[in-house]
Amino acid sequence: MKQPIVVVKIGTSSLVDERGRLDKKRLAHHVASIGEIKRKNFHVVLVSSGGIAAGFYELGLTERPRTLAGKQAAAAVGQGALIQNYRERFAEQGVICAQVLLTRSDFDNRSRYRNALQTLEYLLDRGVVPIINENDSVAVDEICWGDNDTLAALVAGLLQAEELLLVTNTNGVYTDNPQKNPKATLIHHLESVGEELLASLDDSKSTLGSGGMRSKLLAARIASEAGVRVHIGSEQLEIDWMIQTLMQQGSGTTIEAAPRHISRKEHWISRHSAPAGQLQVDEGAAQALLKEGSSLLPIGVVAVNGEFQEGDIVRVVDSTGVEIGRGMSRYAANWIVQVLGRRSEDVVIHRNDWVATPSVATYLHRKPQMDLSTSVDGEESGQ
Ligand SMILES: Nc1ncnc2c1ncn2[C@@H]1O[C@H](COP(=O)(O)OP(=O)(O)O)[C@@H](O)[C@H]1O
Ligand SMILES: N[C@@H](CCC(=O)OP(=O)(O)O)C(=O)O
Repeated sequence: MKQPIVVVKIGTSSLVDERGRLDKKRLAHHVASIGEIKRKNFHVVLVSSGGIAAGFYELGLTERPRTLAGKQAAAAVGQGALIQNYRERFAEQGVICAQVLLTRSDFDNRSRYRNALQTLEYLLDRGVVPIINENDSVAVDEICWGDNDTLAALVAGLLQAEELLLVTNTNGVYTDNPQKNPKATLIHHLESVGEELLASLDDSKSTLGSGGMRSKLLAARIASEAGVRVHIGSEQLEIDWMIQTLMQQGSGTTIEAAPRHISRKEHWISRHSAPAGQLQVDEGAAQALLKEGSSLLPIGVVAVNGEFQEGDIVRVVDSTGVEIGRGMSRYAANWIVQVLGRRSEDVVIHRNDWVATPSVATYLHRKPQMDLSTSVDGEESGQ
């Protein structure tokens, strides 16, 4: 039987001390828990934040940088230190770990995303724990996810993981930010992440975190819809929350997995790839795609936007401009422009390369979190 996969995402707030610097003791505790999970026969993929936190102090800064250049420089220094710590601690558990740095563009292109996936699967097959982080020292706004919650959810969906553990500094999702509202109560269980709950939460986060709880719930929705069960909670030095949760005894918030009904390819089409262009279709074509399971032919296409190429993912909108799905175009935009509205057997989007929208990734519309300001980061005094 295939070994179940657990994706563990550890946020900055669970890896740092009170000054925002990497806390090696906490990191060691997380690694010991992951070692225990592996001994229980799970494959583990770790998505770890903390690159910036591990680097800024060595750069001579007294606090976490706020500028893009400062963050990228801190990540360049810190990522190495972070992995060095992980390697030493994992070695004590008899586990090999591997660094995998990704940018969003690695997922936009089908062959690149397949390569990344194959590498991860190869590592897992050999018992290695891949440690993924966003490649912060090169990622800029349009190629960046901005937070590791989303990245972890996407990876969990692609690997068809069983469980996603989002480790943070709060023991779950509350009805309101518990740091601001003492009357907020813990939500133990959710069948799914509904719009109402998302709308009721604000974007507040811990001092060092990038996403906050709303981002975790958006990520949880991506994973849950892809058939992954999600748990959000807090791992303390005295509590093995990850182990307890996998043994169904953990506190925190659990979001159930939807039945796994979409393939990896559909998951990639609908969630991962930023569309390279848009096709507007008439009512007949919209009905054929949505109700009859047909492919899209040139006769149903009304307008083409963007300069996409063969194999790129495009949004498909109806005559009112509302998105009805996404698909992989078999032709480049400049060819479709010449044949649109004409009767032809050529298939523009094959039905096997098509995913209808109900909730096409909210995250794609979210703005990245990197601060583009040019102000100067705090320097260590006397330097
Ligand atoms: N409804 C809520 N329930 C729990 N935490 C919340 C809520 N709304 C906002 N938060 C904030 O989200 C923070 C955790 O997210 P974040 O700072 O991004 O952590 P991490 O670094 O672990 O990703 C909490 O410290 C809390 O301040
Ligand atoms: N990639 C960044 C962390 C980004 C991020 O998502 O942070 P967090 O919200 O603390 O999980 C880093 O390594 O510092």
